[in-house]
Amino acid sequence: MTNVQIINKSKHELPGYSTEHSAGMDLRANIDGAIILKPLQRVLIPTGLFIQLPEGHEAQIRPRSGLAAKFGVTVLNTPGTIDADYRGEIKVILVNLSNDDFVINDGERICQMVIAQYTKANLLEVEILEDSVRGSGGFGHTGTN
Ligand SMILES: O=c1ccn([C@H]2C[C@H](O)[C@@H](COP(=O)(O)OP(=O)(O)OP(=O)(O)O)O2)c(=O)[nH]1
Ligand SMILES: [Mg+2]
Repeated sequence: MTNVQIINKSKHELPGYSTEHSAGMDLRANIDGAIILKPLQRVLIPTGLFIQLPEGHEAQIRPRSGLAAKFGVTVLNTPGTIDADYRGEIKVILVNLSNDDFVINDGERICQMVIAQYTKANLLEVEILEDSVRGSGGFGHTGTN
């Protein structure tokens, strides 16, 4: 468990984990009424939430699989990154990849937020990299089955 300070300026309750081992907590849209998202349209949805993460942590904004599978609605920049030094409102970029309009209602759970640790890299510039079995093979080079 990691302590994360949060200011809730939304009309809704604090987000929480739905089950004991849920990795993410669902975030709700904090909007007036509803927004209609047309096919291929994207929208920046406010949450009314402001967090302060401990150093070495990020919050990832990820899609909800139910919205993706049933309605073709996903987080465009997934995983969105909330930096530890960000003090602004968490906003969510949703896109409608279906052929039908999608209605986002105030209070609807639109994405999930996963708190994660990261490490920072100290880049060491060199001339040669160590050999490996894979070498420069990638992008399907091991086959498809
Ligand atoms: O889905 C997102 C992604 C980002 N942010 C906020 C928090 C994050 O710390 C900040 C910057 O995000 P990012 O680095 O992804 O965006 P950028 O386009 O590189 O903007 P900047 O130049 O401000 O870093 O925007 C959100 O509220 N929602
Ligand atoms: Mg950035």
